[in-house]
Amino acid sequence: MRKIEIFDTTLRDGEQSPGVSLTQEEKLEIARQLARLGVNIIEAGFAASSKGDFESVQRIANEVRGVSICSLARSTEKDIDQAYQALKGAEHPRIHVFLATSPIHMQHKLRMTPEQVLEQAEFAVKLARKYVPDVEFSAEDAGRSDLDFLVKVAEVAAKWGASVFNIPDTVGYLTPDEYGQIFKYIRDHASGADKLKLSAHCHDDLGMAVANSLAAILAGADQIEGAINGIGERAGNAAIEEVVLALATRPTIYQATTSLDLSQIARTSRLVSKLTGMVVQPNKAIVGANAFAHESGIHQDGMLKEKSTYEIIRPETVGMADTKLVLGKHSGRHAFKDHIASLGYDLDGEALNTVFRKFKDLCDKKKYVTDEDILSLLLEYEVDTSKLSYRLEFMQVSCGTHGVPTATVGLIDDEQGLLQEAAVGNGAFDAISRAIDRITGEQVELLHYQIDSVTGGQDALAEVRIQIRQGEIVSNGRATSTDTLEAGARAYLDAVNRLIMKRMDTFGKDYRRMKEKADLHA
Ligand SMILES: CC(=O)SCCNC(=O)CCNC(=O)[C@H](O)C(C)(C)COP(=O)(O)OP(=O)(O)OC[C@H]1O[C@@H](n2cnc3c(N)ncnc32)[C@H](O)[C@@H]1OP(=O)(O)O
Ligand SMILES: CC(C)C(=O)C(=O)O
Ligand SMILES: [Mg+2]
Repeated sequence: MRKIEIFDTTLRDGEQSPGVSLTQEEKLEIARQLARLGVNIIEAGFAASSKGDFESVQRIANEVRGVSICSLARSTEKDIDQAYQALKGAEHPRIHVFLATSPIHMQHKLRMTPEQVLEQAEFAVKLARKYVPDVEFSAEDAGRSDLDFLVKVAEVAAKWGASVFNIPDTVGYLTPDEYGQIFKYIRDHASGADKLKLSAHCHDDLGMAVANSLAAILAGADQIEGAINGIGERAGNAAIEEVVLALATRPTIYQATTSLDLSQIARTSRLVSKLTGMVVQPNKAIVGANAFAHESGIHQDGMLKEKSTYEIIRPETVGMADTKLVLGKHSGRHAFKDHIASLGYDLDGEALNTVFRKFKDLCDKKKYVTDEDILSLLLEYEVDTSKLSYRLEFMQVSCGTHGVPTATVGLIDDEQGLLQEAAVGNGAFDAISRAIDRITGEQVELLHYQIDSVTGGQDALAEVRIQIRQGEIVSNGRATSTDTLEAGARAYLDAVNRLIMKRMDTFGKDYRRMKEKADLHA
Protein backbone atom coordinates (compact mmCIF):
# COMPACT_ATOMS: atom_id res chain seq x y z
CA MET A 1 0.00 0.00 0.00
CA ARG A 2 1.33 3.43 -0.95
CA LYS A 3 0.95 6.21 1.59
CA ILE A 4 -0.81 9.29 0.17
CA GLU A 5 -0.23 12.62 1.92
CA ILE A 6 -3.31 14.73 2.58
CA PHE A 7 -2.85 18.47 2.09
CA ASP A 8 -5.82 20.28 3.58
CA THR A 9 -6.68 23.67 2.12
CA THR A 10 -9.98 24.24 3.93
CA LEU A 11 -8.52 27.37 5.54
CA ARG A 12 -7.12 28.80 2.29
CA ASP A 13 -8.93 27.62 -0.87
CA GLY A 14 -11.91 26.57 1.30
CA GLU A 15 -12.12 30.06 2.74
CA GLN A 16 -12.15 31.42 -0.82
CA SER A 17 -15.74 30.12 -1.05
CA PRO A 18 -17.93 33.14 -1.72
CA GLY A 19 -19.45 34.36 1.53
CA VAL A 20 -17.04 32.56 3.85
CA SER A 21 -14.85 34.55 6.21
CA LEU A 22 -13.40 32.93 9.29
CA THR A 23 -12.05 34.72 12.34
CA GLN A 24 -8.61 33.90 13.72
CA GLU A 25 -10.14 31.93 16.57
CA GLU A 26 -12.31 29.94 14.20
CA LYS A 27 -9.34 29.16 11.95
CA LEU A 28 -7.36 28.00 14.94
CA GLU A 29 -10.19 25.77 16.08
CA ILE A 30 -10.47 24.20 12.62
CA ALA A 31 -6.69 23.76 12.39
CA ARG A 32 -6.64 21.94 15.73
CA GLN A 33 -9.39 19.63 14.51
CA LEU A 34 -7.55 19.03 11.22
CA ALA A 35 -4.48 18.00 13.25
CA ARG A 36 -6.71 15.64 15.24
CA LEU A 37 -8.06 14.25 11.98
CA GLY A 38 -4.47 13.51 10.99
CA VAL A 39 -3.96 15.50 7.78
CA ASN A 40 -0.29 15.86 6.82
CA ILE A 41 -0.28 19.51 5.78
CA ILE A 42 -2.56 22.36 6.79
CA GLU A 43 -2.60 25.28 4.38
CA ALA A 44 -3.42 27.88 7.01
CA GLY A 45 -3.93 30.82 4.65
CA PHE A 46 -2.29 33.30 2.29
CA ALA A 47 -0.15 35.38 4.65
CA ALA A 48 0.44 38.30 2.24
CA SER A 49 -3.22 38.73 1.40
CA SER A 50 -4.17 40.63 4.56
CA LYS A 51 -3.08 41.43 8.11
CA GLY A 52 -5.78 39.09 9.43
CA ASP A 53 -4.61 36.20 7.26
CA PHE A 54 -1.00 36.83 8.26
CA GLU A 55 -1.93 36.65 11.92
CA SER A 56 -4.05 33.52 11.45
CA VAL A 57 -1.21 31.70 9.69
CA GLN A 58 1.16 32.88 12.42
CA ARG A 59 -1.07 31.69 15.27
CA ILE A 60 -1.66 28.31 13.67
CA ALA A 61 2.09 27.97 12.96
CA ASN A 62 2.90 28.79 16.58
CA GLU A 63 0.18 26.73 18.22
CA VAL A 64 -0.61 23.65 16.14
CA ARG A 65 1.94 20.88 16.42
CA GLY A 66 2.62 17.52 14.80
CA VAL A 67 1.61 18.62 11.31
CA SER A 68 3.15 20.75 8.53
CA ILE A 69 1.78 24.28 8.37
CA CYS A 70 1.83 26.04 5.05
CA SER A 71 1.13 29.47 3.60
CA LEU A 72 0.35 30.28 -0.01
CA ALA A 73 2.44 32.98 -1.73
CA ARG A 74 2.51 34.47 -5.20
CA SER A 75 5.91 34.18 -6.87
CA THR A 76 6.96 37.57 -5.58
CA GLU A 77 9.54 38.62 -3.04
CA LYS A 78 7.00 40.32 -0.81
CA ASP A 79 4.57 37.39 -0.69
CA ILE A 80 7.30 34.82 -0.03
CA ASP A 81 8.82 36.99 2.66
CA GLN A 82 5.43 37.43 4.35
CA ALA A 83 4.79 33.69 4.19
CA TYR A 84 8.07 33.01 5.89
CA GLN A 85 7.51 35.65 8.58
CA ALA A 86 4.14 34.09 9.41
CA LEU A 87 5.44 30.51 9.36
CA LYS A 88 8.63 31.06 11.38
CA GLY A 89 7.21 29.47 14.53
CA ALA A 90 5.95 26.30 12.84
CA GLU A 91 7.34 22.90 13.70
CA HIS A 92 7.30 21.96 10.00
CA PRO A 93 6.85 25.09 7.84
CA ARG A 94 6.06 24.84 4.14
CA ILE A 95 5.99 27.75 1.71
CA HIS A 96 3.62 27.17 -1.19
CA VAL A 97 4.49 29.34 -4.18
CA PHE A 98 2.42 29.39 -7.31
CA LEU A 99 2.52 30.81 -10.81
CA ALA A 100 0.16 30.21 -13.71
CA THR A 101 1.46 28.21 -16.66
CA SER A 102 -1.45 28.04 -19.12
CA PRO A 103 -1.37 30.22 -22.26
CA ILE A 104 -4.65 31.89 -21.20
CA HIS A 105 -3.34 32.85 -17.76
CA MET A 106 0.16 33.79 -18.87
CA GLN A 107 -1.07 36.01 -21.70
CA HIS A 108 -4.15 37.64 -20.21
CA LYS A 109 -3.64 37.62 -16.46
CA LEU A 110 0.10 37.68 -15.81
CA ARG A 111 0.94 39.35 -19.12
CA MET A 112 4.17 37.38 -19.13
CA THR A 113 5.89 35.27 -21.77
CA PRO A 114 6.55 31.58 -21.04
CA GLU A 115 10.26 32.43 -20.63
CA GLN A 116 9.45 35.07 -18.03
CA VAL A 117 7.26 32.56 -16.20
CA LEU A 118 10.15 30.06 -16.07
CA GLU A 119 12.46 32.78 -14.71
CA GLN A 120 9.92 33.89 -12.13
CA ALA A 121 9.31 30.29 -11.04
CA GLU A 122 13.06 29.83 -10.55
CA PHE A 123 13.24 33.04 -8.54
CA ALA A 124 10.34 32.00 -6.35
CA VAL A 125 11.52 28.48 -5.56
CA LYS A 126 15.06 29.69 -4.86
CA LEU A 127 13.87 32.41 -2.51
CA ALA A 128 11.42 30.16 -0.66
CA ARG A 129 14.14 27.49 -0.30
CA LYS A 130 16.39 30.10 1.33
CA TYR A 131 13.79 30.37 4.06
CA VAL A 132 12.53 26.78 4.53
CA PRO A 133 13.52 23.27 3.44
CA ASP A 134 9.97 22.35 2.39
CA VAL A 135 8.74 24.24 -0.67
CA GLU A 136 5.74 23.41 -2.85
CA PHE A 137 5.41 24.87 -6.32
CA SER A 138 2.01 25.00 -8.01
CA ALA A 139 1.66 25.46 -11.76
CA GLU A 140 -1.66 27.25 -11.65
CA ASP A 141 -4.09 26.16 -14.39
CA ALA A 142 -1.81 23.21 -15.17
CA GLY A 143 -4.89 21.47 -16.57
CA ARG A 144 -4.98 23.85 -19.53
CA SER A 145 -1.20 24.18 -19.89
CA ASP A 146 0.95 22.85 -22.69
CA LEU A 147 2.38 19.55 -21.43
CA ASP A 148 5.93 20.16 -22.63
CA PHE A 149 5.94 23.59 -21.05
CA LEU A 150 4.67 22.01 -17.83
CA VAL A 151 7.60 19.59 -17.99
CA LYS A 152 9.99 22.57 -18.16
CA VAL A 153 8.32 24.17 -15.14
CA ALA A 154 8.54 20.91 -13.18
CA GLU A 155 12.23 20.71 -14.06
CA VAL A 156 12.81 24.23 -12.71
CA ALA A 157 10.99 23.30 -9.50
CA ALA A 158 13.04 20.11 -9.09
CA LYS A 159 16.32 21.82 -9.96
CA TRP A 160 15.94 24.58 -7.35
CA GLY A 161 14.90 22.29 -4.56
CA ALA A 162 11.10 22.22 -4.38
CA SER A 163 9.89 19.12 -2.60
CA VAL A 164 6.39 19.10 -4.11
CA PHE A 165 5.20 19.90 -7.63
CA ASN A 166 1.48 20.56 -7.65
CA ILE A 167 -0.53 20.10 -10.84
CA PRO A 168 -3.81 21.95 -10.26
CA ASP A 169 -6.87 21.57 -12.41
CA THR A 170 -7.63 25.12 -11.34
CA VAL A 171 -10.85 25.49 -13.30
CA GLY A 172 -12.15 21.91 -12.95
CA TYR A 173 -11.93 21.36 -16.71
CA LEU A 174 -10.34 17.93 -17.05
CA THR A 175 -11.70 14.39 -17.15
CA PRO A 176 -10.13 11.69 -14.94
CA ASP A 177 -8.30 10.10 -17.90
CA GLU A 178 -6.80 13.37 -19.05
CA TYR A 179 -5.76 14.34 -15.55
CA GLY A 180 -4.08 10.99 -14.89
CA GLN A 181 -2.17 11.28 -18.18
CA ILE A 182 -0.56 14.57 -17.05
CA PHE A 183 0.91 12.91 -13.97
CA LYS A 184 2.34 10.09 -16.04
CA TYR A 185 3.72 12.55 -18.59
CA ILE A 186 5.49 14.67 -15.99
CA ARG A 187 6.88 11.60 -14.22
CA ASP A 188 8.18 10.17 -17.50
CA HIS A 189 9.50 13.34 -19.11
CA ALA A 190 10.67 15.85 -16.48
CA SER A 191 14.26 15.34 -15.40
CA GLY A 192 14.49 15.44 -11.63
CA ALA A 193 10.82 14.47 -11.29
CA ASP A 194 11.89 11.49 -9.18
CA LYS A 195 12.93 14.01 -6.49
CA LEU A 196 9.50 15.63 -6.50
CA LYS A 197 6.34 14.57 -4.81
CA LEU A 198 3.55 15.09 -7.34
CA SER A 199 0.40 16.64 -5.99
CA ALA A 200 -3.19 16.83 -7.25
CA HIS A 201 -5.39 19.88 -6.64
CA CYS A 202 -8.82 19.56 -8.25
CA HIS A 203 -11.82 21.79 -8.55
CA ASP A 204 -15.37 20.60 -8.96
CA ASP A 205 -16.70 22.75 -11.80
CA LEU A 206 -17.80 19.65 -13.73
CA GLY A 207 -18.42 17.59 -10.58
CA MET A 208 -15.23 15.58 -11.17
CA ALA A 209 -12.87 16.85 -8.46
CA VAL A 210 -12.91 13.62 -6.46
CA ALA A 211 -12.82 11.36 -9.54
CA ASN A 212 -9.89 13.37 -10.90
CA SER A 213 -8.02 13.17 -7.58
CA LEU A 214 -8.48 9.40 -7.54
CA ALA A 215 -7.30 9.17 -11.16
CA ALA A 216 -4.18 11.10 -10.12
CA ILE A 217 -3.55 8.57 -7.35
CA LEU A 218 -3.81 5.72 -9.84
CA ALA A 219 -1.36 7.63 -12.05
CA GLY A 220 1.17 7.96 -9.22
CA ALA A 221 0.29 11.17 -7.33
CA ASP A 222 1.85 11.34 -3.86
CA GLN A 223 -0.24 14.12 -2.37
CA ILE A 224 -3.92 15.06 -2.65
CA GLU A 225 -5.12 18.57 -1.92
CA GLY A 226 -8.69 19.20 -0.93
CA ALA A 227 -11.05 20.73 1.56
CA ILE A 228 -13.42 19.33 4.13
CA ASN A 229 -16.97 19.13 2.76
CA GLY A 230 -15.52 20.03 -0.64
CA ILE A 231 -15.75 23.76 -0.02
CA GLY A 232 -13.62 26.17 -2.04
CA GLU A 233 -13.46 28.64 -4.90
CA ARG A 234 -16.61 28.43 -7.13
CA ALA A 235 -17.91 24.83 -7.12
CA GLY A 236 -15.28 23.92 -4.54
CA ASN A 237 -12.32 21.62 -4.14
CA ALA A 238 -12.13 17.85 -3.95
CA ALA A 239 -13.83 16.74 -0.72
CA ILE A 240 -11.08 15.18 1.38
CA GLU A 241 -13.48 12.84 3.16
CA GLU A 242 -14.67 11.41 -0.16
CA VAL A 243 -11.17 10.80 -1.52
CA VAL A 244 -10.01 9.17 1.70
CA LEU A 245 -13.07 6.96 2.03
CA ALA A 246 -12.73 5.82 -1.58
CA LEU A 247 -9.19 4.67 -0.76
CA ALA A 248 -10.32 2.96 2.44
CA THR A 249 -13.35 1.29 0.86
CA ARG A 250 -11.68 0.12 -2.38
CA PRO A 251 -8.13 -0.87 -1.32
CA THR A 252 -7.69 -3.38 -4.13
CA ILE A 253 -8.35 -0.68 -6.72
CA TYR A 254 -6.23 2.12 -5.29
CA GLN A 255 -3.68 0.23 -3.17
CA ALA A 256 -3.13 3.37 -1.15
CA THR A 257 -3.81 4.59 2.37
CA THR A 258 -3.63 7.84 4.31
CA SER A 259 -2.77 8.74 7.89
CA LEU A 260 -6.28 10.05 8.63
CA ASP A 261 -8.22 8.95 11.70
CA LEU A 262 -11.47 8.27 9.86
CA SER A 263 -13.53 8.43 13.04
CA GLN A 264 -12.82 12.20 13.19
CA ILE A 265 -14.40 12.90 9.82
CA ALA A 266 -17.96 13.64 10.95
CA ARG A 267 -16.75 15.90 13.75
CA THR A 268 -14.48 17.83 11.37
CA SER A 269 -17.24 18.16 8.80
CA ARG A 270 -19.71 19.50 11.38
CA LEU A 271 -17.19 22.02 12.71
CA VAL A 272 -16.30 23.33 9.24
CA SER A 273 -19.95 23.58 8.28
CA LYS A 274 -20.86 25.40 11.47
CA LEU A 275 -18.00 27.92 11.37
CA THR A 276 -18.08 28.63 7.63
CA GLY A 277 -21.87 28.67 7.43
CA MET A 278 -21.61 26.39 4.36
CA VAL A 279 -24.48 23.95 4.85
CA VAL A 280 -23.73 20.35 3.87
CA GLN A 281 -26.34 19.13 1.40
CA PRO A 282 -28.30 16.19 2.87
CA ASN A 283 -27.35 13.82 0.06
CA LYS A 284 -23.63 14.66 0.24
CA ALA A 285 -21.45 11.54 0.23
CA ILE A 286 -19.95 10.45 3.58
CA VAL A 287 -21.05 13.43 5.70
CA GLY A 288 -24.53 14.36 4.43
CA ALA A 289 -27.48 13.84 6.79
CA ASN A 290 -28.84 11.17 4.43
CA ALA A 291 -25.54 9.42 3.72
CA PHE A 292 -26.47 6.64 6.14
CA ALA A 293 -30.25 6.98 6.08
CA HIS A 294 -32.58 4.54 4.36
CA GLU A 295 -36.20 5.34 3.62
CA SER A 296 -37.65 2.77 1.26
CA GLY A 297 -39.26 -0.37 2.63
CA ILE A 298 -37.21 -2.82 0.57
CA HIS A 299 -33.93 -1.18 1.61
CA GLN A 300 -34.99 -0.98 5.26
CA ASP A 301 -35.97 -4.63 5.23
CA GLY A 302 -32.55 -5.49 3.75
CA MET A 303 -30.76 -3.33 6.32
CA LEU A 304 -32.60 -4.98 9.20
CA LYS A 305 -31.59 -8.41 7.91
CA GLU A 306 -27.98 -7.58 6.95
CA LYS A 307 -26.44 -4.10 6.86
CA SER A 308 -24.08 -4.85 3.99
CA THR A 309 -27.09 -5.20 1.67
CA TYR A 310 -27.29 -1.44 1.30
CA GLU A 311 -24.28 0.04 3.07
CA ILE A 312 -20.68 0.02 1.86
CA ILE A 313 -19.36 2.09 4.77
CA ARG A 314 -20.44 1.74 8.39
CA PRO A 315 -21.43 5.17 9.79
CA GLU A 316 -19.34 4.64 12.93
CA THR A 317 -16.24 4.34 10.70
CA VAL A 318 -16.49 8.07 9.98
CA GLY A 319 -17.81 8.99 13.41
CA MET A 320 -21.44 9.36 12.34
CA ALA A 321 -24.34 8.19 14.49
CA ASP A 322 -25.69 4.76 13.59
CA THR A 323 -27.63 4.11 10.42
CA LYS A 324 -31.03 5.78 10.33
CA LEU A 325 -34.04 3.96 9.00
CA VAL A 326 -36.16 6.97 8.18
CA LEU A 327 -39.85 6.21 8.35
CA GLY A 328 -41.76 7.77 5.52
CA LYS A 329 -44.15 7.07 2.68
CA HIS A 330 -41.75 4.52 1.15
CA SER A 331 -41.31 2.45 4.31
CA GLY A 332 -42.60 -1.08 4.80
CA ARG A 333 -44.00 -3.08 7.73
CA HIS A 334 -40.64 -4.57 8.80
CA ALA A 335 -39.07 -1.18 9.42
CA PHE A 336 -42.27 0.20 10.98
CA LYS A 337 -42.50 -2.70 13.41
CA ASP A 338 -38.82 -2.33 14.30
CA HIS A 339 -39.22 1.41 14.86
CA ILE A 340 -42.31 1.24 17.06
CA ALA A 341 -40.50 -1.46 19.09
CA SER A 342 -37.86 1.21 19.84
CA LEU A 343 -40.74 3.40 21.09
CA GLY A 344 -41.87 0.61 23.41
CA TYR A 345 -44.73 -0.88 21.34
CA ASP A 346 -44.86 -4.48 20.29
CA LEU A 347 -47.54 -4.95 17.63
CA ASP A 348 -48.14 -7.85 15.27
CA GLY A 349 -50.72 -9.13 12.81
CA GLU A 350 -53.87 -7.07 12.34
CA ALA A 351 -52.90 -4.61 15.07
CA LEU A 352 -49.68 -3.82 13.25
CA ASN A 353 -51.51 -3.60 9.92
CA THR A 354 -54.07 -1.15 11.30
CA VAL A 355 -51.53 1.27 12.74
CA PHE A 356 -49.29 0.86 9.71
CA ARG A 357 -52.19 1.81 7.40
CA LYS A 358 -52.84 4.94 9.47
CA PHE A 359 -49.14 5.73 9.34
CA LYS A 360 -49.10 5.46 5.54
CA ASP A 361 -52.18 7.70 5.29
CA LEU A 362 -50.42 10.25 7.44
CA CYS A 363 -47.29 10.06 5.25
CA ASP A 364 -49.40 11.00 2.25
CA LYS A 365 -50.53 14.13 4.07
CA LYS A 366 -47.35 15.09 5.87
CA LYS A 367 -43.77 15.54 4.62
CA TYR A 368 -41.94 14.58 7.82
CA VAL A 369 -43.57 12.06 10.12
CA THR A 370 -41.91 12.32 13.51
CA ASP A 371 -41.83 9.99 16.50
CA GLU A 372 -44.38 12.28 18.15
CA ASP A 373 -46.74 11.71 15.23
CA ILE A 374 -46.25 7.96 15.42
CA LEU A 375 -46.81 7.98 19.17
CA SER A 376 -50.07 9.85 18.59
CA LEU A 377 -51.20 7.17 16.15
CA LEU A 378 -50.25 4.44 18.61
CA LEU A 379 -52.08 6.19 21.41
CA GLU A 380 -55.22 6.47 19.28
CA TYR A 381 -54.95 2.83 18.41
CA GLU A 382 -54.85 1.85 22.05
CA VAL A 383 -58.55 2.72 22.24
CA ASP A 384 -60.42 -0.42 21.31
CA THR A 385 -62.14 0.86 18.18
CA SER A 386 -64.40 -2.17 17.92
CA LYS A 387 -66.30 -0.92 20.95
CA LEU A 388 -66.88 2.53 19.51
CA SER A 389 -70.46 3.48 18.75
CA TYR A 390 -69.98 6.06 15.99
CA ARG A 391 -67.31 6.57 13.35
CA LEU A 392 -66.79 9.76 11.39
CA GLU A 393 -67.56 9.16 7.72
CA PHE A 394 -67.39 12.73 6.45
CA MET A 395 -67.69 16.33 7.48
CA GLN A 396 -68.23 19.49 5.49
CA VAL A 397 -67.87 22.93 7.03
CA SER A 398 -68.73 26.33 5.68
CA CYS A 399 -67.47 29.36 7.55
CA GLY A 400 -65.91 32.75 6.96
CA THR A 401 -66.20 36.41 7.91
CA HIS A 402 -69.78 36.59 6.56
CA GLY A 403 -72.66 34.21 7.18
CA VAL A 404 -73.33 31.65 9.86
CA PRO A 405 -70.90 28.74 10.31
CA THR A 406 -72.60 25.58 9.09
CA ALA A 407 -71.49 21.95 9.33
CA THR A 408 -72.77 18.78 7.71
CA VAL A 409 -71.57 15.59 9.37
CA GLY A 410 -71.97 11.94 8.41
CA LEU A 411 -71.43 9.24 11.05
CA ILE A 412 -71.48 5.48 10.63
CA ASP A 413 -73.31 3.52 13.26
CA ASP A 414 -72.88 -0.26 13.05
CA GLU A 415 -76.59 -0.88 13.58
CA GLN A 416 -78.10 2.03 11.61
CA GLY A 417 -75.51 2.63 8.89
CA LEU A 418 -74.86 6.16 7.63
CA LEU A 419 -76.52 8.94 9.62
CA GLN A 420 -76.19 12.55 8.59
CA GLU A 421 -77.21 15.92 9.96
CA ALA A 422 -76.44 19.59 9.48
CA ALA A 423 -76.29 22.33 12.09
CA VAL A 424 -75.26 25.95 12.48
CA GLY A 425 -73.18 27.24 15.36
CA ASN A 426 -71.24 30.16 16.82
CA GLY A 427 -68.11 28.89 15.11
CA ALA A 428 -67.03 26.01 12.88
CA PHE A 429 -66.34 23.64 15.78
CA ASP A 430 -69.60 24.58 17.50
CA ALA A 431 -71.52 23.77 14.28
CA ILE A 432 -69.72 20.41 13.99
CA SER A 433 -70.40 19.40 17.59
CA ARG A 434 -74.07 20.37 17.27
CA ALA A 435 -74.42 18.27 14.09
CA ILE A 436 -72.85 15.33 15.96
CA ASP A 437 -75.22 15.86 18.89
CA ARG A 438 -78.20 15.79 16.52
CA ILE A 439 -77.12 12.44 15.12
CA THR A 440 -76.25 10.82 18.43
CA GLY A 441 -79.09 12.42 20.37
CA GLU A 442 -76.68 12.96 23.22
CA GLN A 443 -77.02 16.07 25.38
CA VAL A 444 -73.58 16.97 26.65
CA GLU A 445 -71.86 19.95 28.16
CA LEU A 446 -68.46 20.90 26.73
CA LEU A 447 -66.10 21.39 29.68
CA HIS A 448 -62.77 21.76 27.97
CA TYR A 449 -61.43 22.20 24.44
CA GLN A 450 -57.68 22.39 23.85
CA ILE A 451 -55.76 22.44 20.63
CA ASP A 452 -51.98 21.87 20.34
CA SER A 453 -49.54 21.34 17.55
CA VAL A 454 -47.83 17.98 17.97
CA THR A 455 -44.86 18.86 15.79
CA GLY A 456 -43.58 21.99 14.06
CA GLY A 457 -43.96 23.15 10.49
CA GLN A 458 -46.88 23.94 8.23
CA ASP A 459 -47.88 20.29 7.97
CA ALA A 460 -47.80 19.71 11.74
CA LEU A 461 -50.38 17.43 13.31
CA ALA A 462 -53.02 19.25 15.35
CA GLU A 463 -53.94 17.49 18.55
CA VAL A 464 -57.35 18.31 20.04
CA ARG A 465 -58.32 17.29 23.56
CA ILE A 466 -61.92 17.58 24.69
CA GLN A 467 -63.77 17.00 27.94
CA ILE A 468 -67.57 16.66 28.09
CA ARG A 469 -70.10 15.91 30.84
CA GLN A 470 -73.49 14.32 30.90
CA GLY A 471 -75.00 14.17 34.35
CA GLU A 472 -72.41 12.55 36.57
CA ILE A 473 -70.41 11.09 33.70
CA VAL A 474 -67.33 12.98 32.56
CA SER A 475 -65.56 11.81 29.44
CA ASN A 476 -62.36 12.79 27.62
CA GLY A 477 -61.66 12.63 23.92
CA ARG A 478 -58.50 13.10 21.92
CA ALA A 479 -57.62 13.03 18.24
CA THR A 480 -54.95 14.21 15.85
CA SER A 481 -55.09 15.30 12.24
CA THR A 482 -53.27 17.64 9.90
CA ASP A 483 -56.65 19.45 9.71
CA THR A 484 -57.63 21.24 12.93
CA LEU A 485 -61.39 20.99 12.41
CA GLU A 486 -61.17 17.31 11.55
CA ALA A 487 -59.10 16.74 14.71
CA GLY A 488 -61.81 18.65 16.65
CA ALA A 489 -64.63 16.55 15.15
CA ARG A 490 -62.82 13.28 15.86
CA ALA A 491 -61.90 14.31 19.39
CA TYR A 492 -65.48 15.31 20.12
CA LEU A 493 -66.78 12.04 18.72
CA ASP A 494 -64.13 10.16 20.70
CA ALA A 495 -65.40 11.84 23.88
CA VAL A 496 -69.03 11.03 22.99
CA ASN A 497 -68.19 7.38 22.25
CA ARG A 498 -66.32 7.02 25.54
CA LEU A 499 -69.22 8.64 27.34
CA ILE A 500 -71.56 6.06 25.84
CA MET A 501 -69.20 3.25 26.85
CA LYS A 502 -68.99 4.60 30.39
CA ARG A 503 -72.75 4.89 30.57
CA MET A 504 -73.15 1.30 29.43
CA ASP A 505 -70.54 0.22 31.98
CA THR A 506 -72.53 2.03 34.70
CA PHE A 507 -76.14 1.35 33.71
CA GLY A 508 -75.92 -1.70 31.44
CA LYS A 509 -76.06 -2.32 27.71
CA ASP A 510 -79.58 -0.97 27.32
CA TYR A 511 -78.25 2.48 28.02
CA ARG A 512 -76.42 2.78 24.75
CA ARG A 513 -78.78 5.24 23.15
CA MET A 514 -79.54 8.44 24.99
CA LYS A 515 -82.70 9.04 22.93
CA GLU A 516 -84.25 5.83 24.20
CA LYS A 517 -83.31 6.57 27.82
CA ALA A 518 -84.63 10.07 28.26
CA ASP A 519 -85.14 9.41 31.91
CA LEU A 520 -81.41 9.05 32.56
CA HIS A 521 -81.02 12.56 33.88
CA ALA A 522 -84.02 12.32 36.08
C1 LIG B 1 -6.15 29.71 -7.99
C2 LIG B 1 -6.06 30.41 -6.67
O1 LIG B 1 -6.78 30.02 -5.81
S1 LIG B 1 -4.93 31.61 -6.48
C3 LIG B 1 -5.17 32.26 -4.90
C4 LIG B 1 -6.32 33.19 -4.90
N1 LIG B 1 -6.40 33.79 -3.62
C5 LIG B 1 -6.47 35.09 -3.43
O2 LIG B 1 -6.50 35.85 -4.35
C6 LIG B 1 -6.46 35.51 -1.99
C7 LIG B 1 -6.91 36.90 -1.73
N2 LIG B 1 -6.27 37.85 -2.61
C8 LIG B 1 -5.99 39.12 -2.21
O3 LIG B 1 -6.20 39.50 -1.08
C9 LIG B 1 -5.42 40.03 -3.23
O4 LIG B 1 -5.73 39.55 -4.53
C10 LIG B 1 -3.88 40.16 -3.08
C11 LIG B 1 -3.60 40.86 -1.75
C12 LIG B 1 -3.19 38.81 -3.10
C13 LIG B 1 -3.31 40.99 -4.22
O5 LIG B 1 -4.05 42.16 -4.29
P1 LIG B 1 -3.65 43.33 -5.33
O6 LIG B 1 -2.22 43.67 -5.15
O7 LIG B 1 -4.63 44.40 -5.14
O8 LIG B 1 -3.75 42.66 -6.77
P2 LIG B 1 -4.97 42.01 -7.52
O9 LIG B 1 -5.52 40.92 -6.72
O10 LIG B 1 -5.95 43.03 -7.98
O11 LIG B 1 -4.25 41.44 -8.81
C14 LIG B 1 -3.38 40.35 -8.71
C15 LIG B 1 -1.99 40.73 -9.18
O12 LIG B 1 -1.14 39.63 -8.86
C16 LIG B 1 -0.57 39.10 -10.07
N3 LIG B 1 -0.41 37.70 -9.87
C17 LIG B 1 -1.38 36.75 -9.91
N4 LIG B 1 -0.86 35.57 -9.62
C18 LIG B 1 0.45 35.76 -9.41
C19 LIG B 1 1.51 34.90 -9.05
N5 LIG B 1 1.27 33.62 -8.84
N6 LIG B 1 2.73 35.40 -8.89
C20 LIG B 1 2.96 36.74 -9.09
N7 LIG B 1 1.98 37.59 -9.41
C21 LIG B 1 0.74 37.11 -9.57
C22 LIG B 1 -1.57 39.50 -11.13
O13 LIG B 1 -0.99 39.45 -12.41
C23 LIG B 1 -1.91 40.89 -10.68
O14 LIG B 1 -0.78 41.69 -10.97
P3 LIG B 1 -0.87 43.20 -11.58
O15 LIG B 1 -1.39 44.02 -10.45
O16 LIG B 1 0.51 43.52 -11.94
O17 LIG B 1 -1.80 43.13 -12.75
C1 LIG C 1 -3.09 28.17 -5.74
C2 LIG C 1 -3.49 26.97 -6.50
C3 LIG C 1 -2.90 25.74 -5.94
C4 LIG C 1 -4.95 26.83 -6.56
O1 LIG C 1 -5.68 26.96 -5.61
C5 LIG C 1 -5.51 26.39 -7.84
O2 LIG C 1 -4.80 26.40 -8.84
O3 LIG C 1 -6.70 26.07 -7.86
MG1 LIG D 1 -7.62 26.02 -5.94
